[in-house]
Amino acid sequence: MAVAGLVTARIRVGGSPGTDPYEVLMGRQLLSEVPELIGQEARRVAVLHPEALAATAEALRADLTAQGYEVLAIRLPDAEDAKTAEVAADCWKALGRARFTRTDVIVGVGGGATTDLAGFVAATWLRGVRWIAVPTTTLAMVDAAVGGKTGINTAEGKNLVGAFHPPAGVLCDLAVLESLPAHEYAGGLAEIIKAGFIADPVILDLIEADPAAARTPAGPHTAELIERSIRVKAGVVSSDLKEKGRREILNYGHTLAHAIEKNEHYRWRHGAAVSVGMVFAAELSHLTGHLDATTTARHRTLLESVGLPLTYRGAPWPKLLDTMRLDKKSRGDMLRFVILTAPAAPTVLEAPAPSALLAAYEKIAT
Ligand SMILES: NC(=O)c1ccc[n+]([C@@H]2O[C@H](COP(=O)([O-])OP(=O)(O)OC[C@H]3O[C@@H](n4cnc5c(N)ncnc54)[C@H](O)[C@@H]3O)[C@@H](O)[C@H]2O)c1
Ligand SMILES: O=C(O)C(=O)C[C@@H](O)[C@H](O)[C@H](O)COP(=O)(O)O
Ligand SMILES: [Zn+2]
Repeated sequence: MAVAGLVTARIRVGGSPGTDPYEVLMGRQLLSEVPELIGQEARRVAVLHPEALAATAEALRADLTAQGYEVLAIRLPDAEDAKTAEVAADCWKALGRARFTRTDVIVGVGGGATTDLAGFVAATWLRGVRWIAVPTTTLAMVDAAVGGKTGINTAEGKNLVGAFHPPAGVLCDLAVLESLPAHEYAGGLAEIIKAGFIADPVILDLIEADPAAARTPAGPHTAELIERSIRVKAGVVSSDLKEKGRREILNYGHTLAHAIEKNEHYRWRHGAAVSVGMVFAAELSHLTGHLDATTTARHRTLLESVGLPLTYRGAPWPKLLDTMRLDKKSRGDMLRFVILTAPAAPTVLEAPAPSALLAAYEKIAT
């Protein structure tokens, strides 16, 4: 049996008609919670993980095997390389060969790329099986593993194929963050700062109080920053799982971010691209008369203080614009952007003038 865990917070997600509620658990040594989430009916468990989490996956495999489950460990390519149709097809083949049925369970152990892929495989195998997310990056804990957006990339763009398929539970073991490279930790701060700007400005105050401490998992506010961000995400997706409206606010900064990631062939990390994307979105908010100069400048100060980038000078503007047209918020030929009118007051800007978009781009490209 795995060592008993210490749960420090439980955040409920969902529960609106047609969706099963689940919990995000924060704490330490939380692998011991996996068997309860798997439930009594399962006979087989597939643990999907990248090489970096091989030891954690092996510990889970050994524990579940000792408890009588037939465990299939599937090693995934690292990071964004996991989010492809080919990798999903390899997983489907492995599940088929293992005779994986509708009562069996998938566990995704890794960063957001792993949980997006694991959730997608769970959503599509037999039209949907139970899955559990064990996020191991800050970014996956505060954002990717919560909310049921699962998916893969295609040659045409980021997350273009996917499904809304919420997990049965999310286990955020803060101890695993200690092995995370510093730049990956900072990437998660981009989504934390996003949660601060769109819904919970206390997050911004906490980071501003001590940006150096915010950059490490040992910082005094780490648990609070993570919990507040999860609560923002949980609140939004509980009211709008399928992104009919309010959920779009979670896409703040993402329209340009996804275009950067795609045009850089995913060599730019998601969090870094979201950082530049938020500066762009803030500038667009300001240039269109929605946001004051102080809050716009606050984006740069905050993001820079935790080591995140503010500029992008790679792909030319027409190429970025063309990629953005395939963003999921687009409607026909109309581009739509999440912008800010004040901290915690996001809105959607439809069909902005091309000159405003270009002017916002020039602010991040110079
Ligand atoms: N579904 C959603 O709602 C949602 C939300 C936000 C982001 N995302 C997606 O999440 C992905 C980004 O996630 P990410 O930033 O976690 O990146 P990632 O999954 O690529 O992981 C980053 C790197 O850290 C390594 N790693 C993970 N955990 C580690 C640990 N504890 N110790 C050492 N190394 C570790 C990984 O192997 C990888 O090399 C993107 O694909 C993005 O689109 C999805
Ligand atoms: O959960 C959401 O909704 C988000 O938009 C959260 C984002 O941080 C995340 O990167 C998401 O994967 C983007 O979704 P997409 O629909 O734009 O692909
Ligand atoms: Zn994101």
